[in-house]
Amino acid sequence: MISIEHVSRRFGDGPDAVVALDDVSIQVARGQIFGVVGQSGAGKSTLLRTVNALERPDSGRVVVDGVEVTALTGQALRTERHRIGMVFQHFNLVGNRTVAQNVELALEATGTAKKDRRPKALEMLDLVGLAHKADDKPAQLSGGQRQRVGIARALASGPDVLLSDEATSALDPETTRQILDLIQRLSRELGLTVLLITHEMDVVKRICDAAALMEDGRVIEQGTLEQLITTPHSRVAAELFPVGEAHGIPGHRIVDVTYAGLSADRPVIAQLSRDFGLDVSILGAALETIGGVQAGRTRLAIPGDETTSRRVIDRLGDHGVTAWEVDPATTGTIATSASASTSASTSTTKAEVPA
Ligand SMILES: Nc1ncnc2c1ncn2[C@@H]1O[C@H](COP(=O)(O)OP(=O)(O)OP(=O)(O)O)[C@@H](O)[C@H]1O
Repeated sequence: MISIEHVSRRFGDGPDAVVALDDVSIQVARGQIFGVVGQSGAGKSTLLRTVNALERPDSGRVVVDGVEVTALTGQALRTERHRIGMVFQHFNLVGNRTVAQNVELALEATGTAKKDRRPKALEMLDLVGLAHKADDKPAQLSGGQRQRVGIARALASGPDVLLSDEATSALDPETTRQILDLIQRLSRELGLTVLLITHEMDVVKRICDAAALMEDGRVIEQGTLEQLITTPHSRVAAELFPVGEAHGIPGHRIVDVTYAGLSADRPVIAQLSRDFGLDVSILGAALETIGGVQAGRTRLAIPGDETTSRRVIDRLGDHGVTAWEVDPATTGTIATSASASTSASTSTTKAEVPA
């Protein structure tokens, strides 16, 4: 597992100093795929680079599978880095070497005997479906194929952890999906712990088990996707499930409802209308299968006053569904973008967060 503990990193001094990381703590469980999202400059790359000690924090520590990476230097650090593979946005392949030779370079760095390098490289290329391209040069490959080579190279030293720095940002949507599916398959098959940074929520939606949102060097929110989805005003959840703006409707209260897992299958809104004799309107809805679990958000207009909406929220809570009131007068909208600068709206009445 990866344990990032109270890590801070500042660049420069005085008034021009940039606090890239401000007391960041993140735990990534073994075998988990954890996504870090945030605007450009939020600190994502700096954070990723502290995990393989390409960047040294000013304070705090990083522990990978029981080894304090931040305390290592010299040969001990080089050896530890073999347990931490890294995949890059622009692949970083050596152009005048063949595909197999690119993977062999990583094996050379780990001290693998020369005679064993090519068979091992072919094995790695087979893992990513590219053994037939072993003797091509990178320039002869598509972007997706190059990234597969990048992944084969990252896995050549048999790491327990894979760091992914915007691995799919340079790829088209279909190739992105294929590469994400490959990373997920390898994570499951090899028991790899994956820490990835991305600015695309689709990446989080497709493969992440858990995620953190960073802003100005700080972690604003984090948790498993199911926890985030059922957290009132989670900006990650709002981005995953955009349900539009919270326009005020005279005589109505606006209530957001989230579902995850079993609760998604229950007809709770129809039940609500029957129980209270209310004409509940659906203003927006978004439903997805995330990590194999059905999850979604619905924005409702409930006729009545605050007492009615509270009773509705309490009843939803009885059904194991998390709901809260949105106050359109205060903010007008829920922040629907991870890059939005205002936080999600106000007046909350939390019903229940399912276990
Ligand atoms: N070596 C450096 N020297 C000075 N400032 C730096 C350095 N590395 C990063 N920074 C600054 O630290 C902040 C965080 O940068 P970082 O690259 O970690 O953000 P990011 O979230 O990865 O952004 P992007 O998505 O654009 O890569 C930025 O303000 C950046 O300018």
